[in-house]
Amino acid sequence: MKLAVVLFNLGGPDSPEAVVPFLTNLFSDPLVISAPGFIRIPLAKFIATRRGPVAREIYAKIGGRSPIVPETEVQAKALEAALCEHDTRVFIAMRHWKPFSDEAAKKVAAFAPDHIIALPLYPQFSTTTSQSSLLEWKRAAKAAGITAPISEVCCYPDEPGFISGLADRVRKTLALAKPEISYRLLLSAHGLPKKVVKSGDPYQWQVEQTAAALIGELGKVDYTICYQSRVGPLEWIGPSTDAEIRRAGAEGKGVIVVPVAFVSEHSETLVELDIEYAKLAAESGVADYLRVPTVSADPAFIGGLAGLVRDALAGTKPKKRCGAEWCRCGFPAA
Ligand SMILES: C=CC1=C(C)c2cc3[nH]c(cc4nc(cc5[nH]c(cc1n2)c(C)c5CCC(=O)O)C(CCC(=O)O)=C4C)c(C)c3C=C
Ligand SMILES: [Fe+2]
Ligand SMILES: [Fe+2]
Repeated sequence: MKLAVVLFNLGGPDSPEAVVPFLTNLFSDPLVISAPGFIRIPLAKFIATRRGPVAREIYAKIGGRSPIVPETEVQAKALEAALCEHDTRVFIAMRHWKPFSDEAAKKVAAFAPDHIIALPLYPQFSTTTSQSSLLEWKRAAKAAGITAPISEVCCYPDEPGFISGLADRVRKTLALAKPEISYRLLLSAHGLPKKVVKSGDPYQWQVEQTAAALIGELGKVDYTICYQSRVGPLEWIGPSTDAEIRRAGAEGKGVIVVPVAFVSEHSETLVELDIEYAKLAAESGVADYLRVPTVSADPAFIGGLAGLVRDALAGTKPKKRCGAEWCRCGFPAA
């Protein structure tokens, strides 16, 4: 059987010149800014132009571009190898920069698969990320004349391979901890405006599912869940990662930051966590600051993704609850 798997992520600029157009795409998404098009599009251009210099500075610290596509390519190759029982090809579709869904859909159409699995690289479902990617993919697949059945993976906040890969990386980082310091794990996820969560988005609830599963595997540790990467004037869910770093510093603790919603390295890990928050930790009196790497192409994580593809192909319904009214994963509401 010819099997196509399409991996989705947000994307990132591939050059300094791409920063503003990338941001314009992001803020033009009606699932990110829910205003009518005649307001949203000019607003998106305005916000993107205003944020451009700050964002360009962020990407300048990692060579002027996001590594998200090369990172995803490594994951795609590993997943292709893990699904060797079929003639499998893994494709990549980024939501806000290249390669877009239209390009991926053309490649998938040329491969002419018997079945397609749409697999977001977001363990936790959000309308702003997974939902947006899946809708865009369906539009692009239709435009490319794809008629093969498409099965969607919604989310996998406590998928055992994901949790085991993450726990393994946490344990390796804990091995670097200094015995004289008392550490707190900061389970840090990308934040979301409060109003998105209030309207029923299950993302925060699913981040908590990930945290519970991870802590269940690690055993008794001092930890807190927190949220990073806030942009814009709206109120976002908290506590914020920077506030938790300051609190740990005031309490004389060391900090181990664990990215629980990113599965590859990009600006939010390499710049925000490794540069900006490491500096904040030093200024806040944090006794030691360590950061756990993302699961990337960890074999347990890739094995977990392969399992999700097999379940989707077999039509197996996931066991956990999603809670999102608009999600079609088949999970009953929480
Ligand atoms: C992990 C899940 C993510 C959620 C939920 C999310 C929501 C969300 N993001 C913004 C604004 C920005 N996000 C940016 C980058 C970015 N965000 C995620 C993930 C989630 N976003 C990823 C994987 C990335 C890619 C980073 C990279 O490739 O380098 C950016 C650009 C960077 C910056 O300017 O800081 C913005 C802006 C909003 C508004 C939002 C929910 C409403
Ligand atoms: Fe984001
Ligand atoms: Fe769901």
